[in-house]
Amino acid sequence: MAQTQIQAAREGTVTPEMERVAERENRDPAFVREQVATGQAVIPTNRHHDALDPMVIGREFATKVNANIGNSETTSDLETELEKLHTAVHYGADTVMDLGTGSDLDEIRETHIEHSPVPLGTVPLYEAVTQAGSPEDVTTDLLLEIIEKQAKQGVDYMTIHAGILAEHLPLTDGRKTGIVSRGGSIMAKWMEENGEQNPLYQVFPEICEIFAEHDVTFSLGDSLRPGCLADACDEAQYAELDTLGELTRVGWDRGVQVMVEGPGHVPMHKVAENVERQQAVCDGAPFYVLGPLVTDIAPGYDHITSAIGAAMAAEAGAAMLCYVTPKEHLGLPEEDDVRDGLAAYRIAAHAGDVATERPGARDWDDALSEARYEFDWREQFRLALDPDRARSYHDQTLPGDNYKEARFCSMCGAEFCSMRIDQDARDGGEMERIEGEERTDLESSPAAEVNRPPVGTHASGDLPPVADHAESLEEADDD
Ligand SMILES: C[C@H]1O[C@@H](n2cnc3c(N)ncnc32)[C@H](O)[C@@H]1O
Ligand SMILES: Cc1ncc(COP(=O)(O)O)c(N)n1
Ligand code: SF4
Ligand SMILES: [Zn+2]
Repeated sequence: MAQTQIQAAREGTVTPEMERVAERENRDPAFVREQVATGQAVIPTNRHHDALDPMVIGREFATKVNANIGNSETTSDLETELEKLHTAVHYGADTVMDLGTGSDLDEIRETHIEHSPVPLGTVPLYEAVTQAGSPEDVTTDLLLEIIEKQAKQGVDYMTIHAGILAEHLPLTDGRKTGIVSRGGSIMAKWMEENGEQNPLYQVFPEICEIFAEHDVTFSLGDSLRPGCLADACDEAQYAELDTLGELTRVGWDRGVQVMVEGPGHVPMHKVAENVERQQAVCDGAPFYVLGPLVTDIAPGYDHITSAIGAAMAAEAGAAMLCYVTPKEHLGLPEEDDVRDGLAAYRIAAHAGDVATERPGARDWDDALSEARYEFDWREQFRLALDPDRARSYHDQTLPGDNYKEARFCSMCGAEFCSMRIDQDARDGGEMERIEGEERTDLESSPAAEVNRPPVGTHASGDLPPVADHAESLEEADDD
């Protein structure tokens, strides 16, 4: 049987996938191999996902961003879902999860895998419930059957809610918002109704076998993540985390790659504690967090409340950030929400990489700042995270071509532009005498070399632009 990435890595083999991610991250392939071998990083790469451009998730690599898409019972359509996949890849999602629970799940999933250059994640439990009709009627056989079917379809990683145990349920009694994880609420209901232990926990070794065969990566679901600030870091959450640590080691023992999902809703002063605890309990397995939202008061703006927590989590060592869109808690996200969520999360991931002083991360900031100080508007737009937005906001007030040479914008106007005043003062010739030294020559600084079109580019390293991916998606769409 072919080896999983972690099995190959342990034997000392550098796989083509490891070579590729080393190139994308500008790292030594031997380092990638070592990180995968010890479970500190994962390369989600199902053997059947031919369109995949491999990527790596781990705290030693650039922080990654996941976008959730998928239909629901109330809103469902193949074309809409494909558009969301397209938008997600275009705006820089490093992985995409299809969390659909509506109709045509197989067709949508197969089409996504056929077209997607980024890893696709799913929660097979959702499909099991749509087939069984209700949580308590899901059987162990059905779960394994669906997990295997999705593995054969080419799903790269799956959320498995195996960490919530019967003995954890009483710990949620005093909570303000109970169990907010969809998968968690389903497993809890199943255990209450059937009076048995979590079936996913019981057949975890069988799931490992399927995963090892197709090289599916575990994303261990956090069924008891806090759904509000009041419930953050409670006994229930941390009891489940201990089980996730145990399952991490079972997965590793069976040759399967593992990452661990995290909260949720957590106030700022407890974000680092969450990351550090997961890293300790799960022996450094990559942490994949949903935000967290740092306050509960802003429905409609939860891409912001959560991007704040996500940036802090990234700084503290989280490996991948699962975006939250402005529609969180309110409705199913649409294409525009996917774009807004991704913008917020690419900012969070990049801010995290700057804060951890990842080599090269700040070059982008420096290049944009230099273009700004030089009043090179076109370059400033080109380097912007979202070039279309930067240009259109600027051109709202000063649309003409001549304003692309202007040494001011409409914020302060020509007379009060501080950067213009500052430069004119320096150019006045008195500065050198006052300071006794020459000012920095902008042209010669290394950041001026940065050449990275932001949107349509992965968040890390020297990558093929995602614009290429988006084009290949388009071509595939036209088939
Ligand atoms: C775990 C997280 O996944 C998100 N989520 C759940 N279902 C969908 C969907 N169909 N589309 C997009 N996001 C979804 C919610 O934001 C939830 O909080
Ligand atoms: C980061 C992340 N993404 C997706 C899920 C699955 O959702 P749910 O637990 O609500 O079923 C999760 N638990 N964590
Ligand atoms: S997002 Fe909406 S449907 Fe989902 S748990 Fe919250 S209220 Fe229920
Ligand atoms: Zn929430």
